[in-house]
Amino acid sequence: MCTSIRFSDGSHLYLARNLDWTSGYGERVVVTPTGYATRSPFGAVPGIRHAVIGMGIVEDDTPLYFDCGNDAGLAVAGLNFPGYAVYADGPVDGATNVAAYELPLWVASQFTSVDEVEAALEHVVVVDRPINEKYPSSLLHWIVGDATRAIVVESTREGLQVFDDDVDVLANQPGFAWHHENLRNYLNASPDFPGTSVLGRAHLSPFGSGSHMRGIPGDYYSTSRFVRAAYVNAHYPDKTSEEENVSRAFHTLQQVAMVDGCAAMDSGEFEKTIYTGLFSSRTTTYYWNTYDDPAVRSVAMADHRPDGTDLVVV
Ligand SMILES: C[C@H](CCC(=O)NCCS(=O)(=O)O)[C@H]1CC[C@H]2[C@@H]3[C@H](O)C[C@@H]4C[C@H](O)CC[C@]4(C)[C@H]3C[C@H](O)[C@]12C
Repeated sequence: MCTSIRFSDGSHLYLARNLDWTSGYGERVVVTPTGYATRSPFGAVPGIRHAVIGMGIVEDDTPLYFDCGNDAGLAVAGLNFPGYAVYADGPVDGATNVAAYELPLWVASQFTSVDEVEAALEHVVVVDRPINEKYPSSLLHWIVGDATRAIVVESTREGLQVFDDDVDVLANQPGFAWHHENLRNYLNASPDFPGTSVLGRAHLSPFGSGSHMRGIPGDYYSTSRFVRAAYVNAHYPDKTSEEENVSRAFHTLQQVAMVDGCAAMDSGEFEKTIYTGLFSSRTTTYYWNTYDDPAVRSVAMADHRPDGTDLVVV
Protein backbone atom coordinates (compact mmCIF):
# COMPACT_ATOMS: atom_id res chain seq x y z
CA MET A 1 0.00 0.00 0.00
CA CYS A 2 1.02 3.51 -0.34
CA THR A 3 -0.14 6.81 1.06
CA SER A 4 0.66 10.35 -0.08
CA ILE A 5 0.03 13.78 1.45
CA ARG A 6 0.44 17.39 0.36
CA PHE A 7 0.70 20.52 2.50
CA SER A 8 2.36 23.91 2.34
CA ASP A 9 4.09 26.44 4.55
CA GLY A 10 1.91 29.16 3.02
CA SER A 11 4.03 29.64 -0.08
CA HIS A 12 5.91 26.40 -0.79
CA LEU A 13 4.85 22.84 -1.58
CA TYR A 14 5.63 19.75 0.48
CA LEU A 15 4.56 16.49 -1.17
CA ALA A 16 5.38 13.23 0.58
CA ARG A 17 4.61 9.56 0.17
CA ASN A 18 5.10 6.14 1.73
CA LEU A 19 6.12 3.40 -0.69
CA ASP A 20 4.67 0.23 0.75
CA TRP A 21 5.56 -3.06 -0.87
CA THR A 22 7.23 -6.36 -0.07
CA SER A 23 10.62 -5.26 -1.40
CA GLY A 24 12.20 -2.38 -3.26
CA TYR A 25 13.18 -2.04 -6.92
CA GLY A 26 16.68 -0.74 -6.26
CA GLU A 27 15.29 2.79 -6.27
CA ARG A 28 17.57 5.79 -5.81
CA VAL A 29 17.27 9.55 -5.88
CA VAL A 30 17.50 10.61 -9.54
CA VAL A 31 18.02 14.14 -10.89
CA THR A 32 16.90 14.79 -14.49
CA PRO A 33 18.65 17.97 -15.69
CA THR A 34 17.32 20.38 -18.30
CA GLY A 35 19.93 19.32 -20.87
CA TYR A 36 18.98 15.64 -20.75
CA ALA A 37 17.88 14.24 -24.16
CA THR A 38 14.54 12.52 -23.57
CA ARG A 39 13.30 9.29 -25.18
CA SER A 40 9.56 9.71 -24.99
CA PRO A 41 7.77 7.02 -27.05
CA PHE A 42 5.03 9.35 -28.37
CA GLY A 43 6.84 12.66 -27.91
CA ALA A 44 4.91 13.80 -24.82
CA VAL A 45 8.19 14.72 -23.16
CA PRO A 46 10.10 16.43 -25.99
CA GLY A 47 12.64 17.94 -23.62
CA ILE A 48 13.12 18.86 -19.97
CA ARG A 49 11.71 22.35 -19.34
CA HIS A 50 12.07 21.99 -15.57
CA ALA A 51 14.76 19.98 -13.82
CA VAL A 52 13.30 17.09 -11.83
CA ILE A 53 14.37 15.33 -8.62
CA GLY A 54 12.74 12.31 -7.06
CA MET A 55 12.85 8.61 -6.25
CA GLY A 56 12.97 6.08 -9.06
CA ILE A 57 15.04 3.78 -11.19
CA VAL A 58 16.78 4.36 -14.50
CA GLU A 59 16.03 1.90 -17.29
CA ASP A 60 17.23 2.31 -20.89
CA ASP A 61 18.67 5.72 -19.92
CA THR A 62 15.14 6.80 -18.95
CA PRO A 63 14.17 7.93 -15.43
CA LEU A 64 11.18 5.95 -14.11
CA TYR A 65 9.99 8.05 -11.19
CA PHE A 66 7.85 6.71 -8.35
CA ASP A 67 7.49 10.31 -7.09
CA CYS A 68 9.27 13.53 -7.99
CA GLY A 69 9.19 17.33 -7.96
CA ASN A 70 10.57 20.15 -10.07
CA ASP A 71 12.34 23.50 -9.82
CA ALA A 72 9.01 25.33 -10.32
CA GLY A 73 7.35 23.89 -7.18
CA LEU A 74 5.22 21.11 -8.65
CA ALA A 75 5.34 17.44 -7.57
CA VAL A 76 3.64 14.12 -8.31
CA ALA A 77 3.46 10.60 -6.86
CA GLY A 78 2.14 7.33 -8.34
CA LEU A 79 0.24 4.87 -6.13
CA ASN A 80 -1.05 1.39 -6.96
CA PHE A 81 -4.54 1.25 -8.42
CA PRO A 82 -5.05 -2.31 -9.77
CA GLY A 83 -8.61 -3.37 -10.47
CA TYR A 84 -9.47 0.20 -11.53
CA ALA A 85 -6.65 1.60 -13.70
CA VAL A 86 -7.20 1.07 -17.42
CA TYR A 87 -4.84 2.49 -20.05
CA ALA A 88 -5.19 2.78 -23.83
CA ASP A 89 -3.67 -0.12 -25.77
CA GLY A 90 -1.95 2.27 -28.15
CA PRO A 91 -1.60 5.96 -29.00
CA VAL A 92 -4.68 7.92 -30.05
CA ASP A 93 -4.52 10.33 -33.00
CA GLY A 94 -4.69 13.97 -31.97
CA ALA A 95 -4.16 13.28 -28.26
CA THR A 96 -1.15 13.87 -26.03
CA ASN A 97 -0.12 10.26 -25.59
CA VAL A 98 1.71 9.70 -22.31
CA ALA A 99 3.15 6.26 -21.57
CA ALA A 100 2.08 5.20 -18.07
CA TYR A 101 5.68 4.96 -16.83
CA GLU A 102 6.52 8.52 -17.95
CA LEU A 103 3.51 10.31 -16.42
CA PRO A 104 5.45 11.59 -13.36
CA LEU A 105 8.28 12.81 -15.62
CA TRP A 106 5.74 14.40 -18.01
CA VAL A 107 4.13 16.30 -15.12
CA ALA A 108 7.31 17.46 -13.43
CA SER A 109 9.39 18.22 -16.53
CA GLN A 110 6.73 20.15 -18.48
CA PHE A 111 4.64 22.21 -16.06
CA THR A 112 4.83 24.78 -13.28
CA SER A 113 1.45 24.44 -11.54
CA VAL A 114 -1.45 22.09 -10.86
CA ASP A 115 -3.73 24.36 -12.91
CA GLU A 116 -1.45 23.94 -15.93
CA VAL A 117 -1.37 20.16 -15.52
CA GLU A 118 -5.14 20.02 -15.14
CA ALA A 119 -5.63 21.97 -18.37
CA ALA A 120 -3.12 19.81 -20.27
CA LEU A 121 -4.79 16.60 -19.02
CA GLU A 122 -7.88 17.45 -21.09
CA HIS A 123 -5.93 16.23 -24.12
CA VAL A 124 -4.07 13.31 -22.50
CA VAL A 125 -4.41 9.59 -23.08
CA VAL A 126 -2.40 7.33 -20.77
CA VAL A 127 -0.99 4.54 -22.91
CA ASP A 128 0.00 1.03 -21.89
CA ARG A 129 3.46 1.23 -23.46
CA PRO A 130 6.02 -0.43 -21.15
CA ILE A 131 9.58 0.82 -21.12
CA ASN A 132 10.72 -2.75 -21.91
CA GLU A 133 9.71 -6.38 -21.40
CA LYS A 134 11.21 -6.49 -17.92
CA TYR A 135 8.85 -3.82 -16.57
CA PRO A 136 5.21 -4.04 -17.72
CA SER A 137 3.09 -0.92 -17.11
CA SER A 138 2.16 -0.49 -13.46
CA LEU A 139 -1.51 0.14 -12.70
CA LEU A 140 -1.44 3.44 -10.84
CA HIS A 141 -3.28 6.63 -10.05
CA TRP A 142 -1.46 9.86 -9.29
CA ILE A 143 -1.57 12.82 -6.91
CA VAL A 144 -0.21 16.10 -8.30
CA GLY A 145 0.42 19.03 -5.95
CA ASP A 146 1.77 22.56 -5.80
CA ALA A 147 1.83 25.18 -3.04
CA THR A 148 -1.86 25.91 -3.58
CA ARG A 149 -3.74 22.68 -4.23
CA ALA A 150 -3.72 19.03 -5.27
CA ILE A 151 -5.49 16.95 -7.88
CA VAL A 152 -5.84 13.19 -8.37
CA VAL A 153 -5.55 11.71 -11.87
CA GLU A 154 -7.27 8.39 -12.62
CA SER A 155 -7.37 6.58 -15.96
CA THR A 156 -10.16 3.99 -15.67
CA ARG A 157 -12.80 2.44 -17.91
CA GLU A 158 -14.63 5.77 -17.47
CA GLY A 159 -11.73 7.48 -19.27
CA LEU A 160 -9.28 9.99 -17.80
CA GLN A 161 -10.69 11.76 -14.73
CA VAL A 162 -9.24 14.57 -12.67
CA PHE A 163 -10.45 15.19 -9.10
CA ASP A 164 -9.86 18.26 -7.00
CA ASP A 165 -8.17 16.77 -3.93
CA ASP A 166 -9.33 19.19 -1.26
CA VAL A 167 -8.03 16.95 1.55
CA ASP A 168 -4.55 16.63 0.02
CA VAL A 169 -4.33 12.85 0.48
CA LEU A 170 -4.21 9.76 -1.72
CA ALA A 171 -4.09 6.03 -0.88
CA ASN A 172 -4.81 2.97 -3.04
CA GLN A 173 -8.07 1.38 -4.20
CA PRO A 174 -10.89 2.24 -4.56
CA GLY A 175 -11.05 5.52 -6.49
CA PHE A 176 -10.59 8.97 -5.05
CA ALA A 177 -14.32 9.80 -5.22
CA TRP A 178 -15.11 6.82 -2.96
CA HIS A 179 -12.42 7.78 -0.44
CA HIS A 180 -13.69 11.36 -0.35
CA GLU A 181 -17.29 10.30 0.22
CA ASN A 182 -16.17 7.90 2.96
CA LEU A 183 -14.81 10.83 4.99
CA ARG A 184 -18.45 11.65 5.79
CA ASN A 185 -18.42 8.59 8.06
CA TYR A 186 -15.94 10.33 10.37
CA LEU A 187 -17.53 13.72 11.04
CA ASN A 188 -17.46 12.97 14.78
CA ALA A 189 -13.65 12.81 14.96
CA SER A 190 -11.90 15.85 16.40
CA PRO A 191 -8.82 16.74 18.45
CA ASP A 192 -10.95 18.32 21.21
CA PHE A 193 -10.56 17.36 24.85
CA PRO A 194 -13.77 15.73 26.04
CA GLY A 195 -15.63 17.08 29.02
CA THR A 196 -17.00 14.99 31.85
CA SER A 197 -19.94 12.89 30.81
CA VAL A 198 -22.88 11.84 32.97
CA LEU A 199 -24.14 8.29 32.57
CA GLY A 200 -26.89 7.39 35.02
CA ARG A 201 -25.52 8.52 38.39
CA ALA A 202 -21.92 8.19 37.18
CA HIS A 203 -19.82 11.24 36.33
CA LEU A 204 -17.17 10.00 33.89
CA SER A 205 -14.02 12.00 33.16
CA PRO A 206 -11.59 11.23 30.33
CA PHE A 207 -8.39 9.22 30.89
CA GLY A 208 -6.55 11.91 28.94
CA SER A 209 -6.49 13.38 25.44
CA GLY A 210 -7.37 11.54 22.24
CA SER A 211 -10.86 10.39 23.11
CA HIS A 212 -12.56 12.23 20.25
CA MET A 213 -10.25 10.52 17.75
CA ARG A 214 -11.93 7.20 18.53
CA GLY A 215 -13.38 5.77 15.37
CA ILE A 216 -10.47 6.88 13.18
CA PRO A 217 -9.44 3.46 11.83
CA GLY A 218 -6.06 2.15 12.94
CA ASP A 219 -5.49 -0.63 10.41
CA TYR A 220 -3.46 -0.65 7.19
CA TYR A 221 -6.33 -1.11 4.74
CA SER A 222 -6.24 1.49 1.97
CA THR A 223 -9.59 3.00 3.00
CA SER A 224 -8.38 3.30 6.61
CA ARG A 225 -5.05 4.88 5.70
CA PHE A 226 -6.83 7.50 3.62
CA VAL A 227 -9.01 8.54 6.56
CA ARG A 228 -6.15 8.52 9.07
CA ALA A 229 -3.80 10.49 6.81
CA ALA A 230 -6.57 13.02 6.03
CA TYR A 231 -7.27 13.49 9.75
CA VAL A 232 -3.62 14.00 10.72
CA ASN A 233 -2.74 16.15 7.71
CA ALA A 234 -5.76 18.40 8.24
CA HIS A 235 -5.21 18.89 11.96
CA TYR A 236 -1.43 19.36 11.90
CA PRO A 237 -0.74 22.99 12.85
CA ASP A 238 0.74 25.21 10.13
CA LYS A 239 4.53 25.37 10.37
CA THR A 240 6.91 27.92 8.94
CA SER A 241 10.46 26.54 8.85
CA GLU A 242 11.84 23.85 6.53
CA GLU A 243 12.86 21.73 9.53
CA GLU A 244 9.38 21.85 11.06
CA ASN A 245 7.74 20.93 7.75
CA VAL A 246 10.13 18.05 7.11
CA SER A 247 9.29 16.82 10.60
CA ARG A 248 5.59 17.27 9.82
CA ALA A 249 5.78 15.11 6.70
CA PHE A 250 7.62 12.23 8.38
CA HIS A 251 5.43 12.31 11.51
CA THR A 252 2.24 12.36 9.46
CA LEU A 253 3.27 9.50 7.19
CA GLN A 254 4.50 7.52 10.20
CA GLN A 255 0.83 7.35 11.19
CA VAL A 256 0.10 5.27 8.09
CA ALA A 257 3.43 3.43 7.77
CA MET A 258 3.31 -0.36 7.49
CA VAL A 259 5.28 -2.53 9.91
CA ASP A 260 6.69 -5.90 8.82
CA GLY A 261 4.63 -8.93 9.72
CA CYS A 262 1.30 -7.16 10.16
CA ALA A 263 -0.28 -7.24 6.69
CA ALA A 264 0.32 -10.01 4.15
CA MET A 265 -0.36 -9.76 0.42
CA ASP A 266 -2.05 -12.66 -1.34
CA SER A 267 1.43 -14.04 -2.12
CA GLY A 268 1.91 -14.49 1.65
CA GLU A 269 4.71 -11.91 1.72
CA PHE A 270 4.33 -9.01 4.13
CA GLU A 271 4.11 -5.41 3.04
CA LYS A 272 6.13 -2.76 4.82
CA THR A 273 7.01 0.86 4.21
CA ILE A 274 10.08 0.47 2.01
CA TYR A 275 10.74 4.22 2.07
CA THR A 276 9.14 7.52 2.97
CA GLY A 277 10.00 10.30 0.51
CA LEU A 278 9.38 14.05 0.62
CA PHE A 279 9.83 16.78 -1.97
CA SER A 280 10.22 20.32 -0.60
CA SER A 281 9.83 23.11 -3.13
CA ARG A 282 11.21 25.58 -0.62
CA THR A 283 14.71 24.17 -1.01
CA THR A 284 14.11 21.93 -4.07
CA THR A 285 15.30 19.08 -1.90
CA TYR A 286 14.31 15.43 -1.77
CA TYR A 287 14.28 13.88 1.73
CA TRP A 288 13.84 10.19 2.44
CA ASN A 289 14.32 7.40 4.93
CA THR A 290 13.99 3.64 4.58
CA TYR A 291 12.54 0.80 6.60
CA ASP A 292 16.00 -0.31 7.71
CA ASP A 293 17.45 3.15 8.31
CA PRO A 294 14.98 5.64 9.79
CA ALA A 295 17.54 8.48 9.72
CA VAL A 296 16.34 11.08 7.21
CA ARG A 297 18.74 11.75 4.33
CA SER A 298 18.45 14.49 1.72
CA VAL A 299 19.65 15.53 -1.71
CA ALA A 300 19.37 19.14 -2.92
CA MET A 301 18.80 19.54 -6.65
CA ALA A 302 21.13 22.53 -6.77
CA ASP A 303 24.09 20.32 -5.78
CA HIS A 304 23.71 18.10 -8.85
CA ARG A 305 24.00 20.20 -12.01
CA PRO A 306 20.27 20.73 -12.80
CA ASP A 307 21.41 22.35 -16.07
CA GLY A 308 23.59 19.37 -17.08
CA THR A 309 22.96 16.76 -19.75
CA ASP A 310 23.25 13.46 -17.87
CA LEU A 311 20.90 11.83 -15.42
CA VAL A 312 22.36 11.92 -11.92
CA VAL A 313 21.74 8.86 -9.75
CA VAL A 314 22.64 9.68 -6.17
C1 LIG B 1 4.71 -0.87 -6.14
C2 LIG B 1 4.60 0.67 -6.15
C3 LIG B 1 3.27 1.05 -5.58
C4 LIG B 1 3.17 0.71 -4.11
C5 LIG B 1 1.74 0.62 -3.75
O1 LIG B 1 0.91 1.45 -4.02
N1 LIG B 1 1.42 -0.52 -3.19
C6 LIG B 1 0.05 -0.84 -2.93
C7 LIG B 1 -0.06 -2.26 -2.54
S1 LIG B 1 -1.62 -2.86 -2.90
O2 LIG B 1 -1.70 -3.07 -4.34
O3 LIG B 1 -2.60 -1.88 -2.51
O4 LIG B 1 -1.74 -4.09 -2.16
C8 LIG B 1 4.72 1.27 -7.55
C9 LIG B 1 4.73 2.83 -7.47
C10 LIG B 1 5.60 3.32 -8.62
C11 LIG B 1 5.87 2.05 -9.44
C12 LIG B 1 7.09 2.07 -10.36
C13 LIG B 1 7.03 3.26 -11.33
O5 LIG B 1 5.76 3.32 -11.98
C14 LIG B 1 8.16 3.20 -12.35
C15 LIG B 1 8.28 1.85 -13.09
C16 LIG B 1 7.17 1.70 -14.12
C17 LIG B 1 7.29 0.37 -14.87
O6 LIG B 1 6.24 0.27 -15.78
C18 LIG B 1 7.24 -0.78 -13.88
C19 LIG B 1 8.37 -0.65 -12.90
C20 LIG B 1 8.34 0.67 -12.11
C21 LIG B 1 9.68 0.71 -11.36
C22 LIG B 1 7.14 0.72 -11.13
C23 LIG B 1 7.18 -0.45 -10.12
C24 LIG B 1 6.02 -0.40 -9.11
O7 LIG B 1 4.80 -0.63 -9.76
C25 LIG B 1 5.97 0.96 -8.38
C26 LIG B 1 7.23 1.05 -7.50
